[in-house]
Amino acid sequence: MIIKVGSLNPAKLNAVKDIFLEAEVEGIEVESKVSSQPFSDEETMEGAINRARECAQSQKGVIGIGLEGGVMEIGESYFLCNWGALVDESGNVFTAGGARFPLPREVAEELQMGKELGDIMDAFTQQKGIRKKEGAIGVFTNQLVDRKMMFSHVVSVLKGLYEFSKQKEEATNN
Ligand SMILES: O=P(O)(O)OP(=O)(O)OP(=O)(O)OC[C@H]1O[C@@H](n2cnc3c(O)ncnc32)[C@H](O)[C@@H]1O
Ligand SMILES: [Mg+2]
Repeated sequence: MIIKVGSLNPAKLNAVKDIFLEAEVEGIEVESKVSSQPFSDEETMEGAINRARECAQSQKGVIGIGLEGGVMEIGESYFLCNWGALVDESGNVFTAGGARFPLPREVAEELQMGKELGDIMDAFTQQKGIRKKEGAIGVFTNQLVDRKMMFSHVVSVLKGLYEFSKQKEEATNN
């Protein structure tokens, strides 16, 4: 099984490798075709699907996976949201969402000013490339849940949805 992941971010690639142990996993650069900082569940999910589609179409017989981070509003708060999509060899699309949590007010204010969360987190932690390491979720959960773990959960759900559909298809064919 060959899986193309629509990102070169190690937090995303390693999440897929951890769940699809038996697969050959490769990251490729693709377009999310949404803004670099998505601002709703819909936009974030669309970014994940666009990435997965482009990956699946890049080579015959491969599975495409797209993972996208964004923010969405509930009441007065911005929540970090995460979406994943898997497009199988036949073009079927599976989607799954990940953990959400409210971002602190000072982070939300910077988002409103038009800054990207990745840049805000680097300034906040005085480190470079937080998005490729523990991510905002790692920082604000005191490192209990990092970005790779969070995306691994999304990828597990995608894998399960894909396997369930395969099984149903086989049962119908027999
Ligand atoms: O290279 P790609 O695959 O695009 O990886 P990315 O880190 O940019 O991730 P996304 O495009 O999916 O995320 C959209 C934006 O939200 C930021 N972001 C999302 N989740 C984050 C997290 O947990 N920590 C830091 N930044 C995050 C990210 O830096 C982008 O500015
Ligand atoms: Mg990005």
